[in-house]
Amino acid sequence: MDSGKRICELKARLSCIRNEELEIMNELCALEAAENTVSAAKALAEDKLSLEEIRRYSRQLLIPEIGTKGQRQLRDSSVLVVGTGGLGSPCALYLAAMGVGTLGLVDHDTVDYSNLHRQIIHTEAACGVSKVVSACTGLSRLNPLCRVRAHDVLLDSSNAKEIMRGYDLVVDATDNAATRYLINDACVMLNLPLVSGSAVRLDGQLTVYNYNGGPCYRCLFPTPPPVDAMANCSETGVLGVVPGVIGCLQAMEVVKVLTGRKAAEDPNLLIFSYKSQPHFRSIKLRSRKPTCAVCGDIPTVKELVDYAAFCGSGPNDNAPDWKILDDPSQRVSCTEYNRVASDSMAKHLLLDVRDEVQFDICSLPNSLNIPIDQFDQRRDELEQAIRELDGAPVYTVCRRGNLSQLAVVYIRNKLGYNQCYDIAKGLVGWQHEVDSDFPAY
Ligand SMILES: Nc1ncnc2c1ncn2[C@@H]1O[C@H](COP(=O)(O)OP(=O)(O)OP(=O)(O)O)[C@@H](O)[C@H]1O
Ligand SMILES: [Zn+2]
Repeated sequence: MDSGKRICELKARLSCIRNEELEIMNELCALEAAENTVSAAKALAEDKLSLEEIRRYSRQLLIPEIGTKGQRQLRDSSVLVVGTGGLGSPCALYLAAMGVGTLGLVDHDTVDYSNLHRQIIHTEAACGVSKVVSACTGLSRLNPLCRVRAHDVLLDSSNAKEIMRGYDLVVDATDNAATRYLINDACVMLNLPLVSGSAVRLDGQLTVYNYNGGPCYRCLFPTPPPVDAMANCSETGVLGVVPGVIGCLQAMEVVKVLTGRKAAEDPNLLIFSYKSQPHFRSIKLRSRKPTCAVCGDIPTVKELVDYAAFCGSGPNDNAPDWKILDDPSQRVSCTEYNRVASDSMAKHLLLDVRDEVQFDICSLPNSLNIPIDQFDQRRDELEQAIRELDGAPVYTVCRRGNLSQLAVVYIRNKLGYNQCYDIAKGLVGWQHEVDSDFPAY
């Protein structure tokens, strides 16, 4: 048999085995969720390390800071990791590998192809599968001694305390303000230390909140950031290893708290940047703020609230659709623009207003790229392109149909050219409505 054919055969067999593994894990997670009490798992803890544990953790046992005492502390502990994405993947993997006895995982999402460059607990075979199911599969392969509890839900005010109660510590590995405040407040109410991380583009941060007299998240950030100031990976991008660095450090802080070493340290905020030299700097934090709304002397937030309302956006509102152009006649759908583009007689200008990095990834044929933030600087070029149209229309396009609306406002109001229309839903819409082979990013 030729080797090409054999490779295809082996790949097909492997894919069947992987699918079966995911199916088994799915059923197991669902059954275990029914008896999901952390205390039941904890009752299994024993005084001594087993032979298997000594063999597995021997290199760690040799470290005086851990030793058999620290290893038992890890084994007898339960940690909840909220979010099994860029931060949660390395964090959960290391916690399981190092011997944390019980790990709870919360996520409501499924694995996407664009997650794989950084969410290293998931594999290509798991695309489309629940993230917690996929993560449980990864963890149980790595260390079957670790008991994994799957919470395949969106963490919100109605379920957070119930899910978090009973764990010794919570890791925030999520990506949105509403969930950060929710987790923080629930940790304060349940008196749980919180190891919090964040990572976007080339930068990351790490803090341990609500621990040993230190501040909570609200002590530092009493009011949420403006909605458009919250960067997330799908909009701004992230270098794969950056959440890897922060997620690993989160796992390290968890070990310190669980083995009692963290108690000797002052609270601080660690800031990481790919570009700066050295890469890390640390800022000392104040202790708990007596006027804090949740952990202060006279708390005003005594129950979990509506965090989407508090922050102005919820966990699923990462890319809101802006409504800048009220007049529908100033917008065309992707299907309508496709008709224009397919008509060779229809003279027009297609103006792509995304930044150059995005334009480089993919673009529609015959488009002129002038990023919206260069409009003032390249105004002559823009006006020249419009003059050459002899009154024919300009269509503006961007990734989702948000910036392209601002471009229409600019061209109509500042350049006084009214034959200008925005392509609603942008290139994402183009991929859905017109060309499913157009690259999505
Ligand atoms: N309230 C929540 N409940 C459960 N899971 C949450 C909640 N908020 C965020 N998450 C999860 O936290 C994880 C954060 O991962 P990450 O920041 O790497 O982004 P992502 O959402 O997976 O990817 P991208 O931003 O590229 O679409 C996601 O898997 C997300 O589903
Ligand atoms: Zn506080």
